[in-house]
Amino acid sequence: MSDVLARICDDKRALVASRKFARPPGEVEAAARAADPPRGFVRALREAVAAGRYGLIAEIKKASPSKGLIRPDFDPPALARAYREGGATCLSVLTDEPYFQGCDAYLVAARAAVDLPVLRKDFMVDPYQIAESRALGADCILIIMAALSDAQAQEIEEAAIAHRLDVLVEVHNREELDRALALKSPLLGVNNRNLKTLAVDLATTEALAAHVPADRMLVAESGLYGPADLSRMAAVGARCFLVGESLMRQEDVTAATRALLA
Ligand SMILES: O=P(O)(O)OC[C@@H](O)[C@@H](O)c1c[nH]c2ccccc12
Repeated sequence: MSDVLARICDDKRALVASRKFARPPGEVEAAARAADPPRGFVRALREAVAAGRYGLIAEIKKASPSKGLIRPDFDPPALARAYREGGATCLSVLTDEPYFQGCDAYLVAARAAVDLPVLRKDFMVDPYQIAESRALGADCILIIMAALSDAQAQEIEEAAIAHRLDVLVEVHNREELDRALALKSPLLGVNNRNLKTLAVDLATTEALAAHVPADRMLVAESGLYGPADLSRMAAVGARCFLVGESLMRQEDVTAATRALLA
């Protein structure tokens, strides 16, 4: 079986090397310090949950390795506004180009269109990408435990903290969860999609939820298609959700987001 995640991360390391050459780390660090201040990503989710609502991270995603092209008419600022209108708490924007047809400019444009905090959804393999994310305006970055050693995850998290970025730490099994708990971030995502095989199973969150300590915020990720799926995840304690494809496929994204949260 070909490991999709390993392939994506190999390509990402090559891309980062060329970006570092084109734009040296010192320059990116300076741009990060000059960027618009971070909007509290974790804070927004906490406030939604404290108010008795679900925290919804709504994803702007044009295509994916498992589904191919998801949304042909792709207008990130319009989608950002539609998500906000529909009641999303935060946005997630894919910036990976080769596998998700994303790009950095989509994040910049989506964030400029609304006041919501934004997650840069990409594959972080090098602290350089953290400064780069902040320079783009990102408010949160993703750490995928399956892609990193403990030392790499820690190094990337420290870079994020130094740049005042929040971190969504993503796991898919018990071993990754235990490793994730050595990190500082309060935001813990359980991806129902296995990034090595791309298979989706909501039982993943059900199996791991009980092992997430009370001081972490559980985010159920991927494969959520309607209110019944959210209820199923809520039954094991999830109050925050990361949803992409099912909303991206709807013509009226505002109505679909409202319906999902109803
Ligand atoms: O489109 P879905 O099935 O609603 O999933 C959204 C999000 O969870 C998914 O895009 C995702 C979760 N973790 C990732 C890591 C990399 C790329 C993508 C992802």
